[in-house]
Amino acid sequence: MRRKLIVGNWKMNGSLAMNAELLSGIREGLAGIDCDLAICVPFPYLPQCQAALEGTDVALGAQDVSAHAVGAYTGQISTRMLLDFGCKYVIVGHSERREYCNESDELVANKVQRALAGGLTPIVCVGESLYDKEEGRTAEVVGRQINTVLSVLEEREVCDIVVAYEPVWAIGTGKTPSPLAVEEVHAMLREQMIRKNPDAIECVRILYGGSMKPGNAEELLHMPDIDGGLIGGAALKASDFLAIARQASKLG
Ligand SMILES: O=C(CO)COP(=O)(O)O
Repeated sequence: MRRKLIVGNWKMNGSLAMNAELLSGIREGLAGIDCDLAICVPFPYLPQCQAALEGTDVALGAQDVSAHAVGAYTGQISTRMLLDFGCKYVIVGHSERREYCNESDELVANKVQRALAGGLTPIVCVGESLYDKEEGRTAEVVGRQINTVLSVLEEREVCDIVVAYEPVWAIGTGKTPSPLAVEEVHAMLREQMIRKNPDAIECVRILYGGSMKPGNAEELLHMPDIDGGLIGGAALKASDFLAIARQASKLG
């Protein structure tokens, strides 16, 4: 059975003071939670979050990583630097980076390779735009995004990634696809990964992201191929983040 994983993506939010409150709220509410938990925070706050999460099972992650190992890449952050601050995860290919930073499928694939080589677990984001959805192209777009990543991975590496399906039109909008519609995409994604490595049936977790809240998490997390959530807005409130984690815990 795949263990559920709930990841908070703080995006470009927070301050030292706000984070301190959020982190202590998370720490205080962890009792009884029995799923994997992580938060992916802005780079400057990694040391603060690392210190605040010490002694808990909440893992730390970043929201992007360079495709390069080291050197003259002004403004970029390497896997080595993220490891220095205790990161386990890194989000790669979030739709906000694909859109605002022009990240291509190929660059995303290179970053996934670099993250794996550096010992981090990439959370690989895929998802269709509203236009793609309305044109009936969800499977094509999401299939292309995941296959570009799979094409650069060794068979064994498939088990070292986490995938997040985030329909762009559901992010921050309060709109979510039906659990069955999400399940259909997740099953398709798993099928693609199984083709590369049959173990993906068990070893790869596929998260859903896009307006996941305490009110809709349970019905989504109930689906057989929805292994957790990548949470934006609701991860900025400790009580909401923990409520989602508690629902995941009930489901294994
Ligand atoms: O983009 C997301 C997580 O990466 C989802 O954001 P929201 O939960 O705010 O819709």
